[in-house]
Amino acid sequence: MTKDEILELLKGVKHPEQDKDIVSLGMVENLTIDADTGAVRFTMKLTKPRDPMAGSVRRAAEAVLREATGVPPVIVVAEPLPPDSKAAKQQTMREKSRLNEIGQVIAVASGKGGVGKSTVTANLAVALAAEGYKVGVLDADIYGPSMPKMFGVEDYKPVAEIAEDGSDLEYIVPAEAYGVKVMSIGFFISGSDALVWRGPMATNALRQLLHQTAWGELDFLLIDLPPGTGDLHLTIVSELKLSGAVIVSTPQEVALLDVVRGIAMFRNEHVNVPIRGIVENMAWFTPAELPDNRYFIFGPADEGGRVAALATEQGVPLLGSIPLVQAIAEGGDTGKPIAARDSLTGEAFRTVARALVGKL
Ligand SMILES: Nc1ncnc2c1ncn2[C@@H]1O[C@H](COP(=O)(O)OP(=O)(O)OP(=O)(O)O)[C@@H](O)[C@H]1O
Repeated sequence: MTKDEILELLKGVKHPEQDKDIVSLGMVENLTIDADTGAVRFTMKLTKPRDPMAGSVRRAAEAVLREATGVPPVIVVAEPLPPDSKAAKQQTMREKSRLNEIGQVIAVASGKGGVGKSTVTANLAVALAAEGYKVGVLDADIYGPSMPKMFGVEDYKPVAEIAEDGSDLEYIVPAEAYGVKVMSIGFFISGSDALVWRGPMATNALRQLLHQTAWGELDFLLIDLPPGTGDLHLTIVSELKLSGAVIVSTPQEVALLDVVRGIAMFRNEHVNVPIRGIVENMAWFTPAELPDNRYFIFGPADEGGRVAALATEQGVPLLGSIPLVQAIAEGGDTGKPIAARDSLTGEAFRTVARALVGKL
């Protein structure tokens, strides 16, 4: 029998817990066939330490191979690398080096929830892609991952691929929509699970998504952070090696207070991430039937408005102002970001994108 035929056979052996076959799970390594006896030999690499299923999966593989070849196979069970081993560290270094293919890693943050941080992230990404840049989005909002919905890729099931660089490492293939590569913690967890995540668990998962996604070459990777400025954020932003941050705020006074906190977090000596600018969202309301009217419902517009004043006070550029319009909310709900459309509002996001590029 050939190696391919053996692999085909092994695809019939499932890991019951993960509901996938052992070949797709990458558990079959160093497969050889003894030229004299025809005995198959391979290493069964476990996907997690002390896997309770290991014994039954190995026996199932043995049975299949013995039946097909007539000789008992040799299956060596290998535990995954302990996290602090030298080999594991080398693997981490190789993973890190792949991030060199990413030009700018920009976190999009907000002090307060609900100000439109995710909406701005999605549209900014689409606008940057429309400007000809290679863009990825990492949805790190563990409290409410919304990128799958905003990009219309909720049904996407992430798959793994082997790196082409000969390292034999596996990477997760991101979803792709509107020219943007999208990876979300939402592809892996259901909404209610996210809430119980504690700091280290969330940070580990995010680190893995950042390093093990097959981003390829990117000019920009935007990270949609969870709202707030707590300990979790401090850990995330100091772990992720950001090249800059963008802060989103509405002109409401309660939101502005939190912006000051957000700016202080990025400027913290342990974090030290440059703030590339503030985006004012929901700057004014414009009804669809009166496109020339502006109603400043969240704050007055005198002297350029509160967000502009705060930006000047903090020494941070204002990248642009986005109005509150129904089409933006609809775009988010239907998975069709408005920045992909040739509209006035789409242009507002493209202006923000150009301003951001100008600051880098
Ligand atoms: N400029 C806008 N015009 C109209 N609707 C908007 C605008 N910005 C955001 N929204 C809507 O407001 C709601 C909240 O937006 P979004 O989810 O982007 O906020 P967020 O700051 O990311 O929230 P959180 O971080 O708390 O999850 C969404 O329903 C979105 O469609």
